[in-house]
Amino acid sequence: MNAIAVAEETGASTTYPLRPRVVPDHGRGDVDVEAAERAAADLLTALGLDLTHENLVDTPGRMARALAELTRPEEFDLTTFANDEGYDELVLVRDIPVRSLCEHHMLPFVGVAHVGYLPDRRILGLSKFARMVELHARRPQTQERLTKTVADHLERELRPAGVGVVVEAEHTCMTLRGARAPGTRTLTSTVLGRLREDPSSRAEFLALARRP
Ligand SMILES: Nc1nc2c(ncn2[C@@H]2O[C@H](COP(=O)(O)OP(=O)(O)OP(=O)(O)O)[C@@H](O)[C@H]2O)c(=O)[nH]1
Ligand SMILES: [Zn+2]
Repeated sequence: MNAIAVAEETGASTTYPLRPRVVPDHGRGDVDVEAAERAAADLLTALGLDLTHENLVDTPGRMARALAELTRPEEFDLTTFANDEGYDELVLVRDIPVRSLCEHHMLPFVGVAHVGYLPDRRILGLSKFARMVELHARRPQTQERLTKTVADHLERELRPAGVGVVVEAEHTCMTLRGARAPGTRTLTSTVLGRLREDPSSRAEFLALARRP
């Protein structure tokens, strides 16, 4: 049942848990931290590190737990309220922190997301935009998929008149290594509904979301 259906049954405001498993993705299973620790030890040894050194003894365990933390999304409650006043202008939450791992190198990409929507019958608790970004960021990702899945998920749960997501991030796989292009930032956007179809709404959203 989505937020709209729950609200219609239970009254003006509703809260229900959004579990990571509602997020479509590829190849997720349970995390086996002990197996990850053994694999991290093998990897670090293959890279020439001496894991008997006292400073490195616990490194495989730390590495496994850190990667598990970065790839295991947390459940949260999605709270929506009746849009009693019929508020129909843009709501935009800017500068939501983004921290994720690129699925190609398993190196971090970090930046900000700007998430906006045009309400219809329901409005969303403001903190839930940041939680929604975090839900989709805590997994090996591409920036494009992160941007689109946040927008699609909001559209599905909230049924707004329009939704838009802009993500701006630095990919350490191309700034610290490889192309070594420090200072490059990648911008992606997804706009749906009226924010996509109505040129002035779209322009307003993109102007506000892309303002440095
Ligand atoms: N489209 C997209 N590409 C990404 C993202 N994160 C990393 N990449 C790219 O994935 C590509 C992987 O390319 P490969 O040629 O297989 O990997 P590589 O040999 O390590 O390439 P270099 O990074 O160019 O050294 C690179 O161009 C990365 O910059 C992302 O979020 N979106
Ligand atoms: Zn990468």
